[in-house]
Amino acid sequence: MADNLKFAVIGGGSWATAIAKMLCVNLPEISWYMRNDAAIEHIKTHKHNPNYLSSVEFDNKKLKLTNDINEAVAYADYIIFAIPSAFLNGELEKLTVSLKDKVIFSAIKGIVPETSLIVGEHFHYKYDIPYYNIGVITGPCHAEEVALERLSYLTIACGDPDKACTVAKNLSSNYIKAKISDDIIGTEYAAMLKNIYSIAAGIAHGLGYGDNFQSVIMSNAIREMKKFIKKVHKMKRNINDSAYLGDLLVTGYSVFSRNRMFGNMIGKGYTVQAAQMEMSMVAEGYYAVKSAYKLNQGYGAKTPIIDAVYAILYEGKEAKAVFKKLTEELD
Ligand SMILES: NC(=O)c1ccc[n+]([C@@H]2O[C@H](COP(=O)([O-])OP(=O)(O)OC[C@H]3O[C@@H](n4cnc5c(N)ncnc54)[C@H](O)[C@@H]3O)[C@@H](O)[C@H]2O)c1
Repeated sequence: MADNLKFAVIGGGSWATAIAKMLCVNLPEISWYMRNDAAIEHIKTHKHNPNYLSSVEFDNKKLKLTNDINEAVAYADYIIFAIPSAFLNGELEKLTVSLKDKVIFSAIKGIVPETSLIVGEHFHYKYDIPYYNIGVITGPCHAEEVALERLSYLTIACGDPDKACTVAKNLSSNYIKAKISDDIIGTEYAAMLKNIYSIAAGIAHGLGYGDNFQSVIMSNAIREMKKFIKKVHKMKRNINDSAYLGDLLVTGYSVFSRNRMFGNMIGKGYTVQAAQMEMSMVAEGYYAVKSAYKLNQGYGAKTPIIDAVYAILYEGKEAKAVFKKLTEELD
């Protein structure tokens, strides 16, 4: 494993801030790109991101902050993307520096709306990055708990195990345990699908279903996820591992999950537009369900929860009636 590898973090939100914090434990310097000039100036002066995880204090000597994505990409050997999937394509269109020979890790959970691809596939097909230079960082892990240094587990997947180990080593600390996986496709699909199941959990809550039914949704969701991922990429995997089941549970049960919050509003009768306006951003599962539903037309896996969420969000079906039918299909 080569020493002195350089890392860049792309994004100025909560997860990017958490990743920058984790890397700074192990590295003498990182490049950190964010769009917001005021946030950059604030971090330089006050050592804290003013907008996200503002309790985290940075050692400024370690940060090469920039509002130019090209500067960050040119600097780094390893680039970690941590912006919401809805904005990834727009950010990548600013690139004039080549991604060739760069190792790209996605910490993003979702579908790129413009291409309907998961992030690894987007880099592979649109930017011609070979899979041995693409990796995924997945949870179960909330940025807020990283800020508090509460023990958290990460799974780092890459086609090249040495690169997975490099990233795992540089993210690890006394509060972060990072294990590696070779299931680069499955872990990314799991991260995308769990957002849909989290919307389903939210809709159920908004409709007035309780914890008993929530546990039925979650146990059906993990079986549905297993069937779906098996169709997309068949390999030996334990769906009960933290990267799949753990990530599903932390999102499905968390009151902080944006996808669950979005579902909750839909269950309470908000329109999609009204829920989006109230949250002032789009929950990633909203895009994910459209792609997952369409993909599954070809795969034919039995996915009643995905079908129900799709029917409500994209076919204008009434949530109450769709969930009544769903309750007959779950066990
Ligand atoms: N927050 C977490 O705990 C967590 C954990 C694991 C994975 N993730 C994933 O990380 C990704 C980022 O999530 P987050 O929680 O950091 O989001 P966030 O809401 O905290 O941050 C939003 C980020 O998007 C940027 N942004 C907003 N509008 C933009 C635009 N038009 N163009 C470009 N950038 C724009 C903001 O500057 C900011 O950097 C998501 O895919 C999420 O699923 C988050």
